[in-house]
Amino acid sequence: MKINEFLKISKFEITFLVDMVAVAGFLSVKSSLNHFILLIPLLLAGTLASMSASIFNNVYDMDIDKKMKRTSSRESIINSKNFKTISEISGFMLLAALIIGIVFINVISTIFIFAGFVSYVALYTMLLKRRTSWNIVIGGIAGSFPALAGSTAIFGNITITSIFIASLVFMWTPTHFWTLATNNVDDYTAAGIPMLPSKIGIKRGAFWILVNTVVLVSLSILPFFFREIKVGLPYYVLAIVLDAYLLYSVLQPFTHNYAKTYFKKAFHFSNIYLLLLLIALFFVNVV
Ligand code: HEM
Ligand SMILES: CC(C)=CCC/C(C)=C/CC/C(C)=C/COP(=O)(O)OP(=O)(O)O
Repeated sequence: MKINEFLKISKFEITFLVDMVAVAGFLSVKSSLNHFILLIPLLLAGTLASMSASIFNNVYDMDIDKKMKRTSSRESIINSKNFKTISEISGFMLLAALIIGIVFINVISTIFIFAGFVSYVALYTMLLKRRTSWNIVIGGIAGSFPALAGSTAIFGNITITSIFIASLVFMWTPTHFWTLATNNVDDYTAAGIPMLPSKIGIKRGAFWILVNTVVLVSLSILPFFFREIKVGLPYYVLAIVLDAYLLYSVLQPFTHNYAKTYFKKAFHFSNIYLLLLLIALFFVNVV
């Protein structure tokens, strides 16, 4: 297997943003520079666990991935000939992540890393994805655990800001995914996966994307009213700008006859939205 194929099946772009969630959680805790060394094992363990979870997700979903245009190319990388070996490698990656966590970070942070793995692989992929349109709403908690893993890495305690970051990612997930899924309704229908836009149609799906985004934006401005949520000046400025553009993005389909291109643009912006908000949160104790 080539390195680019390994990065593809381990969903490296997703892992990168998941790692940024963990870093934002880590920096939400007031600490000193000598604690920053803990970022190394945190990112190593989080990356290994996230990539392992993604590989297990791809192994488990081989049957449906071949039915969807967006994922059918994965069959050339993961298939009936090599999935056992790939699963073993993925299992060792998870084991390495947990050992690194226990030895170099602490038990509570490692538990949250493992919770992220279990919620993605067992809760979302195996239990919910094929059964209910709530799959990504409940399964979205997988993306929240990295914030808690990051915030407990130093002193083992969760901060109100890390709970805020975890909640932000949780509420961001439906907007992030339903915009993508709207672009692939035929795929999910062909694969028999009950993603919301495939079940209720693109127009009603667009409405629920808007509703979720209004809730996400309302959550994102809480720090303006509750100073206990420590965010820093960059966040205050960026949140207003990014929220405005995210709302604009999810409103576009309504005024452009629900053309799929506008859902695709909203999906791509949803990743930029979260990345920039997380980077702003890195400066929580600086500005
Ligand atoms: C249950 C929750 C989630 C679901 C169902 C979901 C679903 C997806 C899907 C289907 C893709 C397209 C992948 C591809 O076509 O290769 C994607 C891309 C992506 N997701 Fe999510 N996602 C979830 C949570 C997250 C989380 C928690 C993060 C990070 C914090 C994240 C970050 C990304 C990124 C960065 C991409 C890549 C976008 C690109 O390739 O341009 N996702 N997601
Ligand atoms: C700490 C830790 C390990 C956290 C895990 C967080 C994590 C990797 C969340 C991402 C969830 C995700 C991308 C689901 C998409 O799967 P899908 O099956 O819907 O996507 P696909 O159809 O492209 O395979």
